[in-house]
Amino acid sequence: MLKVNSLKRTFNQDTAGFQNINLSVKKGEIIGILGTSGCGKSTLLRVLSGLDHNYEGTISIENESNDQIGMMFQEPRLLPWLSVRKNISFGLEKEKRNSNKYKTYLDLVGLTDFENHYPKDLSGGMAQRTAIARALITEPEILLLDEPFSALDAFTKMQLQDLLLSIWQKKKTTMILVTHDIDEALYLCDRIFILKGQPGEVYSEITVEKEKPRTRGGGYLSKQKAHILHLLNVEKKAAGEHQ
Ligand SMILES: Nc1ncnc2c1ncn2[C@@H]1O[C@H](COP(=O)(O)OP(=O)(O)OP(=O)(O)O)[C@@H](O)[C@H]1O
Repeated sequence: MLKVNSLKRTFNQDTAGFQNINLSVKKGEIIGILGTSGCGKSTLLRVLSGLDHNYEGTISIENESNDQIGMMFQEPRLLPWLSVRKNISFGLEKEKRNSNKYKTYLDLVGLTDFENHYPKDLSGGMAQRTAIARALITEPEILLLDEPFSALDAFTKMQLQDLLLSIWQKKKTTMILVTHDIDEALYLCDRIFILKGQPGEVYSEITVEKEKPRTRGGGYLSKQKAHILHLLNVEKKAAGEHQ
């Protein structure tokens, strides 16, 4: 459903960004993009979302149209002067904003009792729930998520990962999730692409065979985590520091 060939986006005479990216994403898959800081993950999502057109290579999306893509960021980016209900409806085209469609999505993210609250009265988790509903109300084919839970505390983060999973189970939305968090990638994703370098390139692709929902910290995920840490050279660096 999404195919990316030889994708490249660099800045200032070939510094940073990413290059040589080839991806093929199937309908309903959750794909993880994992990598160290500065390897071009956010830049890749910006290009895939259509926010940045200055790239080389090709991107082809089935039913090609940018309203088929939803995007969610690390911070909820809500409009402070609009209620939860209006922030969610804001995802829709102007003429559709007065419909009752928001109710389905309010319910989906568990905020039915908060529709008239304003962003200043929401916890971080509730604000991100609102952002999830706003991103999904257009029923995008692909949801792009740029570290959506990284600013949340550990418990809220796990709750929202479970919420995302339950939404995926109901809607089977294709998702591409950029994250620093190996546990998050292993808990949610079907395949994980590890990016390395500056400009970033795909260093490795990991298929997570376990059916979802998965057991956090279970034997299979722990083994995969050790493997990913090894690929990212994290163990070596940590050991080196103690020498
Ligand atoms: N508009 C821009 N102009 C110049 N350089 C940029 C621009 N956007 C990003 N970069 C550079 O591209 C590199 C990749 O940035 P990007 O934010 O995509 O990385 P990232 O992997 O998402 O990092 P992090 O995990 O820290 O968010 C960085 O070195 C950054 O400075």
